[in-house]
Amino acid sequence: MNLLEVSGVRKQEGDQEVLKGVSFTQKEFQKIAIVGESGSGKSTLLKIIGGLTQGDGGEVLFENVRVKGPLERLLPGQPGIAYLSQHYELRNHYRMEEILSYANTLSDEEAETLYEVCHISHLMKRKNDQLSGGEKQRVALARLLTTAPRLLILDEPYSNLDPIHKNTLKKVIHEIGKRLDITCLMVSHDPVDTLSWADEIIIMKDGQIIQQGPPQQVYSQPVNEYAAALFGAYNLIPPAAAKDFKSLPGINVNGKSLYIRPERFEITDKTAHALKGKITEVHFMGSIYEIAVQLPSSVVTVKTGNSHHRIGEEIYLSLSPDDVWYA
Ligand SMILES: Nc1ncnc2c1ncn2[C@@H]1O[C@H](COP(=O)(O)OP(=O)(O)OP(=O)(O)O)[C@@H](O)[C@H]1O
Repeated sequence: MNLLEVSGVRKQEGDQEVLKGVSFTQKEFQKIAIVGESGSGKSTLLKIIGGLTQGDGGEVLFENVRVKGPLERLLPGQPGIAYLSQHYELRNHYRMEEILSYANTLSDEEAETLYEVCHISHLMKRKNDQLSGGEKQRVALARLLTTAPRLLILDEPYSNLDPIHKNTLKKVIHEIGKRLDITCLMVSHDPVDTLSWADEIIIMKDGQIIQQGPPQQVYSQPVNEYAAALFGAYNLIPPAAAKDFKSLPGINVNGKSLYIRPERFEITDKTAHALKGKITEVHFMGSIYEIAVQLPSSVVTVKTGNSHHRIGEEIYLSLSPDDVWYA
């Protein structure tokens, strides 16, 4: 069953068309992430879905009922949809247990589970000014969830969090879907964060969806360079240099550029089908090393876990045809 049906949603801000007819559907419990460069319209889309911004065209159906915009309701917001904004606020001078009891519709047992999932059980007696930013955000999230929504919209939940709070929140968001039967729709401007979480990723550019698919697909078969760049480093081999790759079985060198993720290269023994190159740079990146390899007409970046490579060393690279995309 589709929980959400977004059809042809448009939005105009002044003379800018912020959303140019966006359509997608979300099934119950399907985890969807929306990614794209700043200003591509992600937040505006989420707000229209949540009934917090009035669209100028198209329609959003939530559980088969049309979502009304703020001009059509006394209190903005669609019942059953919770929206965690980047700019959440908690009331000052109240203990967290008071803030959380305010809109609570859950049983004591359900509330306990929710606080445990959100990692806030130990914060109940504290006041706003006794919490870190990450803790405040988890309380704000739990407060939204006490209203027992069926759809949770998360707008850039990881921005402004240090790595430790970010990891805690990632676990929380993972658990929300698993233990609380809530469907999640997330926007993130660090798309890499969404790869391990989402069932489906929607890529937006200039108010339009340019690609939609499972994480593996959007990562390894991006529709263009913009989509490729969102998910991290890639090698772009221009047509003139693509002849370096002719010896590799299954690689088509037909006047197009080749794109290859750095971790897709395999460092191998010398064979007839391997590319010979020379290492010109070695960089330690923490969990991996990034090395630059000079081929006859191009330089490629290769990621490897091997710490023994040295500048000047000759190496051989192999590649599967599935690891190359063309544009
Ligand atoms: N209330 C508004 N008035 C005028 N322009 C707006 C308004 N809200 C959004 N915009 C414009 O609409 C475009 C899309 O904004 P939106 O916040 O939806 O993008 P985004 O993809 O979420 O960006 P970011 O990742 O930076 O949050 C931007 O160019 C923005 O300046």
